[in-house]
Amino acid sequence: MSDDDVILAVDTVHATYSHAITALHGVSFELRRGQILALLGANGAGKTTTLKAVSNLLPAERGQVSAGTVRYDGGDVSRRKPADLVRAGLVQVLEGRHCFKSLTVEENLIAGGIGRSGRRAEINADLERIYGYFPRLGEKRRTLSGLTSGGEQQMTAIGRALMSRPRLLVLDEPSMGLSPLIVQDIFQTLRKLNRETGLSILVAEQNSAVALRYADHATVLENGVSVLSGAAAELRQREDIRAFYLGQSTTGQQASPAAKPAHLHAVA
Ligand SMILES: Nc1ncnc2c1ncn2[C@@H]1O[C@H](COP(=O)(O)OP(=O)(O)OP(=O)(O)O)[C@@H](O)[C@H]1O
Repeated sequence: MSDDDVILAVDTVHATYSHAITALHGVSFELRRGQILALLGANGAGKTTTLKAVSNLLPAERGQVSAGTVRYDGGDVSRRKPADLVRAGLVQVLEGRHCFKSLTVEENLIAGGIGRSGRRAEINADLERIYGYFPRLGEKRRTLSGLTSGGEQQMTAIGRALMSRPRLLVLDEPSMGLSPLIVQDIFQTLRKLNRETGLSILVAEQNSAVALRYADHATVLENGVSVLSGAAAELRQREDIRAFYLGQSTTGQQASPAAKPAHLHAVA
């Protein structure tokens, strides 16, 4: 794969909080332009920390990348402020669908466009484009976000990120606390955006079943280390891998297998 094909390269990243707690000790993966990569793993495996390393948001939480590199579009992200990364097209939707609850859905979306240059007509065109992808937001555009459902708030948070016209969209557990139908709706829309606009997407998910259905590739984290990377379609079919790393059997039940399966691709 040539470097030009890779929009994001995470290489042997180690990260700590308060110089004391090691959250990551060897996370590596590459995301190719125009693809969706799912970052999978159990609670506390290091997914959120990895995403914050990608967007250079760790220093804001007394965290730091202590070794390894993250390169976005070939450049080291640790040298750029998070706001510069947003302007360069790397936009993150944080865990927990942060919306301004006392603003309307549309005002929340417009807030996402602040800071970028753009005339009102251009902003209106972007709003319409987002309502095209998320019709429910169009219907609720005048409703206060605090009065919309969890799914609509997640859509608003994604829509707000889209107002910055990202080239790489980073999402932290978009499925959290939402019903299966809404989760499917959101992932279908992400897939559509990816296919129609070439948007690259990095999505951290505990819900590996849905993430593997919509992603091109997946990387599995275990205790702060990337232990496995492979094509999502391949991972989906490997019941041993799903059971061992993701706690799932093909029936979706929790499973506790005895033996560690052979790796698809060893990483790091
Ligand atoms: N701000 C912080 N300060 C100190 N330790 C932290 C902080 N944030 C996370 N950690 C620790 O880093 C490790 C990785 O956590 P992280 O949130 O990245 O995992 P995760 O896979 O995203 O889990 P979850 O699905 O629960 O969000 C955990 O041991 C966690 O306790």
